[in-house]
Amino acid sequence: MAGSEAADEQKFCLQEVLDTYRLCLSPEKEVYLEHYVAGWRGLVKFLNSLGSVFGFISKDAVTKIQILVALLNGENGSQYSTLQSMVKYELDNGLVDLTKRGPHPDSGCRTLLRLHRALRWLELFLERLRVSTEDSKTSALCAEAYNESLAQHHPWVVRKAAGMAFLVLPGRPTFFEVMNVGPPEQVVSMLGEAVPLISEVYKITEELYAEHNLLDLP
Ligand SMILES: CCCCCCCCCCCCC/C=C/[C@@H](O)[C@H](COP(=O)(O)O)NC(=O)CCCCCCCCCCCCCCC
Repeated sequence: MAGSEAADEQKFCLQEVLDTYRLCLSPEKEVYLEHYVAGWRGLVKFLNSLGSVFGFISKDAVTKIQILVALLNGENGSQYSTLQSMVKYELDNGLVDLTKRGPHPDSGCRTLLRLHRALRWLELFLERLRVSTEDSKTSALCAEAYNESLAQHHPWVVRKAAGMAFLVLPGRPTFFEVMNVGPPEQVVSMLGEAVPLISEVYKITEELYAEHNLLDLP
């Protein structure tokens, strides 16, 4: 019994991720860190269910999630309730390495920036999946989305490794099945709900970071 419950807990479900993005924004359009992180947790589950080839990607995501969770649960956790409060708190207290790596290699701001860049990849990829046809290749959709976004922030070796991992992505039917939503039409319709939400969270974060000159944090 416990075993199957644990397995359920591991199982990815697109609905669950959609729900976390719904919860992400406050009425004043602030981004709640708790839900932002929960969204990534759900996505990592998906990645893990695709196999160990993606381990190096999910490992990096998990490390970053853990850094943020530790800040959220730490003694100054209340300062981390939203991205807006995190940015203010870390900048006001000199807790961010702004131009080169220094005493704060794991600031919330730089850690979240890495995930934020990956969120743009996700937005582009899910939108491509949404409008894809039965014979579309997920590996090609994924690579296009990556080249337009994250790749620009990655050195050659990482791009190479990512490109190789994309090649073994399952085809569209399996991919849709792993999402645990139901028939393809339902997946497409849920993607239609998810993409605008992700896109809004991305946009708000991008503007916040731009306003504070944080888009190139080392
Ligand atoms: C479904 C296919 C999944 C493909 C994932 C595409 C993203 C490829 C990213 C490759 C990252 C390689 C790992 C290393 C990254 C770091 O060097 C690099 C820089 O960090 P640093 O400044 O601390 O050194 N890190 C990053 O850019 C952060 C990467 C975070 C990637 C998270 C990816 C989660 C993917 C979730 C897939 C969900 C699919 C959803 C379908 C419903």
